[in-house]
Amino acid sequence: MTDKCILIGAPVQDGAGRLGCEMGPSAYRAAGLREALTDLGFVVEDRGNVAPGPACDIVHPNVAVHHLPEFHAWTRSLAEAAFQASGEGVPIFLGGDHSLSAGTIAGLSRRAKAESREFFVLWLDAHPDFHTLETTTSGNLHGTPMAYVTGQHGFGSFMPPLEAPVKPENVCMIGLRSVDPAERNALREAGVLVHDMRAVDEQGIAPLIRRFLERVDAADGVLHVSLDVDFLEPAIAPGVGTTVPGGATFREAHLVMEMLHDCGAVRSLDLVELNPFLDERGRTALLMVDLAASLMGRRILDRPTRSF
Ligand SMILES: NC(=[NH2+])NCCC[C@H](N)C(=O)O
Ligand SMILES: [Mn+2]
Ligand SMILES: [Mn+2]
Repeated sequence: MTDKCILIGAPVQDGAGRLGCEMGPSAYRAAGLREALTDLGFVVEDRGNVAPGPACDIVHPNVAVHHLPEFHAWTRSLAEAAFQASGEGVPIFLGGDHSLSAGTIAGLSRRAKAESREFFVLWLDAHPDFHTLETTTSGNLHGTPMAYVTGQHGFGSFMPPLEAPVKPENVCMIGLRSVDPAERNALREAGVLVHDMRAVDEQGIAPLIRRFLERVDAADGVLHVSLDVDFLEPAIAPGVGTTVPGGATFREAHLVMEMLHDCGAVRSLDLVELNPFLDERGRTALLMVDLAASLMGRRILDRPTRSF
């Protein structure tokens, strides 16, 4: 990893079913993200918040779909911001609902391709967000970014073209416990590596992560981590609009972050779905900052590096 972290606010909320994620970037700043990274020895540059690109008129025949022009506009500007920043340091995207990952991952994957590196995504979420514009029934576009970035059917004429679609087999999802029927089929057909909470319960989270990191390592790949607040157990992370009981515990979440740091392959991070309006005195924002710090190298005792 480089010694520079680049904070990029992505105050996107149109992809969610309720308002509030727009306040996410401010909450991370108030919770001390910059200070936590500075304490770890990083040079931190806060680039402020990204603005959406110019709006265009697009209408999809699925009448449930809402805010598609905004999704398009955010995806364009975030892809550009991600491509630029990933050439200069480790970008950390402060969300914003999960639709922002359509842009960040598109740009990061383009960067990896430009550097001839194999690109991997670790998706930590209660949901796979693998709907297409046709299959979503809620119409909330934060349920679609993973289908878009892996080049699933039907986005072509409605969304910016992808320069470097992500290989579905290079995506690992952990923490799933709310998967819609259409997503279940699509995930299987696409060949995404998925681990639901039952797998975590039966096998433990460390072996699941370790197996994936070994693949990333064998390919000398670069890894992007997309962390949705609802990956976590709602009792410890109430500040999110789509809580699902039975999420990752405090210890499991920190262990994943520590293992990610030790693997040395993480180049970028999305912190998504924080809704400060639903939070309790900032505790979810503070937990997300602590998890980001663990991923960036905060640890309890000294350990040898690259020991996943
Ligand atoms: N990023 C999220 N919180 N996604 C939740 C998606 C929930 C549901 N699958 C939907 O499409 O509406
Ligand atoms: Mn999500
Ligand atoms: Mn989710």
